[in-house]
Amino acid sequence: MALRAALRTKCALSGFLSQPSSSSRHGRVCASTVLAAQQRSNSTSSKISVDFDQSTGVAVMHMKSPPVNSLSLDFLTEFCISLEKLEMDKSCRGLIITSSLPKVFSAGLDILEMYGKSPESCGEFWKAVQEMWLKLYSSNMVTVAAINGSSPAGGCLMSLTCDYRIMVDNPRYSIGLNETQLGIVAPFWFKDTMANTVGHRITEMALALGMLYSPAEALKIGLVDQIVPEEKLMSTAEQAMAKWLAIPAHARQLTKSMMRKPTVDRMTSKREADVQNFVSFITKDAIQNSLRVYLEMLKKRKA
Ligand SMILES: CCCCCCCC/C=C\C/C=C/C(=O)SCCNC(=O)CCNC(=O)[C@H](O)C(C)(C)COP(=O)(O)OP(=O)(O)OC[C@H]1O[C@@H](n2cnc3c(N)ncnc32)[C@H](O)[C@@H]1OP(=O)(O)O
Repeated sequence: MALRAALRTKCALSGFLSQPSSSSRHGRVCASTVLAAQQRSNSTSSKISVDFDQSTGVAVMHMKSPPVNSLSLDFLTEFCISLEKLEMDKSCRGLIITSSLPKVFSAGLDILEMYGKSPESCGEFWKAVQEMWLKLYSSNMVTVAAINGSSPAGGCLMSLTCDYRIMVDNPRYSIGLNETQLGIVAPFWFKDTMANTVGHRITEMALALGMLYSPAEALKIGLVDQIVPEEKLMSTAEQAMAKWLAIPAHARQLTKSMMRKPTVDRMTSKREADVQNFVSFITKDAIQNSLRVYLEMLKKRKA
């Protein structure tokens, strides 16, 4: 509810996909300049910026929340607002999600939202995570993840909700659902999303061992669809997008729904119980202790 209220308030306050301002009142301008301006629009919030090209119907969402694009409540709220607005704009048919930060696509859920927080805060946070997943996994747009850095846990989940994943081929980057390494358990809908992509057995091993894969390994098991050099990432994403957009929209959307609806329905039917499970699990002393140890390990690794 809090997320919905925040969405309503923010939507009312901010003008998204702001209308391109015509510079014609300032004198004569080149027609192509005006056309280009009319075809592109930009929206920026503190953690997300969106470039929308009306001539292609494709928006690029840049995650820009240093240091690691962790999915905090604020981040998720902004993300969902951006997504909802694009979804409502009938001229927007495709979305590419990428990171503006070097080396990191997204570090996954913000651990600080789960550590030392009240049950109420944890519950609100979890609802926002559910909302992000639901919106992305059931989006009518073609969604492409352009993964230009590491993408553990919730970052991997975000990528998995997209229709197509392209990752930069840099062995320093990794991707996977590594929750067990933090002493926590990937919820059933994280697991379902991965199993729908790479199959049951690979998911079983990957989740149990908290596996993080290099781009080449991720390609091998089908966790990503393509790996490319960094400089080719966006052009490859645009090419993939064009291929998906060439399919008649209704046929593609119905197919996506047919493939994903059982997973979406399973989650939505258990949504409340899932929040309760998360809150009671994450606030346990033993789990809090595991998160503390993991946070300390992250800090030590840095030192
Ligand atoms: C019985 C069933 C019940 C079901 C209950 C369900 C429970 C399930 C609950 C939750 C699911 C959880 C999903 C998640 O997504 S958990 C998050 C997992 N993420 C990670 O493990 C990634 C950790 N981070 C890294 O590995 C690295 O930071 C990196 C590879 C992403 C980037 O490396 P680098 O560029 O070297 O940056 P630093 O490591 O130096 O980090 C900079 C800074 O950022 C902090 N930080 C990193 N990741 C996170 C994060 N996820 N949340 C919060 N903060 C993060 C890091 O600590 C540094 O902080 P600083 O020292 O203060 O600068």
